[in-house]
Amino acid sequence: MRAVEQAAIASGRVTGLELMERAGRAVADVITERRLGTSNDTNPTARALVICGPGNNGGDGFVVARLLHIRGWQVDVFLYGDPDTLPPDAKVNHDLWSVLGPVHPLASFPAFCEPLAPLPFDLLVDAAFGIGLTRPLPQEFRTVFTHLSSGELARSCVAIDIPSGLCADTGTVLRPAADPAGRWPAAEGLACKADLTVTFHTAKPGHLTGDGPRYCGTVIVKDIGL
Ligand SMILES: NC(=O)C1=CN([C@@H]2O[C@H](COP(=O)(O)OP(=O)(O)OC[C@H]3O[C@@H](n4cnc5c(N)ncnc54)[C@H](OP(=O)(O)O)[C@@H]3O)[C@@H](O)[C@H]2O)[C@@H](O)CC1
Ligand SMILES: [K+]
Repeated sequence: MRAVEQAAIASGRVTGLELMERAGRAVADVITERRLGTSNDTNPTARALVICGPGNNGGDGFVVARLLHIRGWQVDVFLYGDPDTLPPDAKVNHDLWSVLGPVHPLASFPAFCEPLAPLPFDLLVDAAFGIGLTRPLPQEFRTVFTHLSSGELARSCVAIDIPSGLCADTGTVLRPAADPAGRWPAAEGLACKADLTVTFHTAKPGHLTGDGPRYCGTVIVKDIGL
């Protein structure tokens, strides 16, 4: 995917920023077309929680947040990482979102959740990590993804590109390693359990193998003109 994206950008046919906009729009369109999270017509102000990470997957998340807001959703955005070190295209979309609403640090999520009623969100958008995940999810994600798994957080969940926590190459939920001397076992892995995953250009091995099928839900492949 990186080679295909780089070739498209290097050819001058499209910019990385345009690809990010197409990716985010593809996800927002699936949400709208499938009426994700909005189970009936009496819920005109659906509420979405968008969890963004420190790379371009997070950038896609800021695009989705902006488009859902424009389409009438109430949107809360949390970021894992420092806004000032986002890659350039993700930073542009962070800044565009910031005109519309706040970006909360993910570390403040448990406190933010505390006064909320059960099932506070209609939809969770997982934009934490995509194909760039290189190690197990940080502990900051534990509250959000365990509340999601227990059904207390959101009616529905859509993952952008791949559920965060899954290795896109193998479909394995990345787990902290066991102690080589056998003093402690590998900790349980943490990943986002999605109802639907929107990926781009082609399915990745991780959607189809290992833990992938249990975490991805329905996989939708969207053409972004690569
Ligand atoms: N390129 C394009 O044109 C397009 C790309 N698109 C989108 O971009 C996604 C790929 O983006 P990406 O390459 O930036 O990777 P992404 O998954 O966002 O994360 C990388 C960041 O996470 C960090 N990190 C990793 N693991 C970590 C951990 N456990 N805990 C903490 N940090 C961790 C890692 O840091 P590092 O490993 O360097 O320390 C780095 O900062 C792709 O899936 C698709 O959604 C679309 O917009 C279409 C156009
Ligand atoms: K994701």
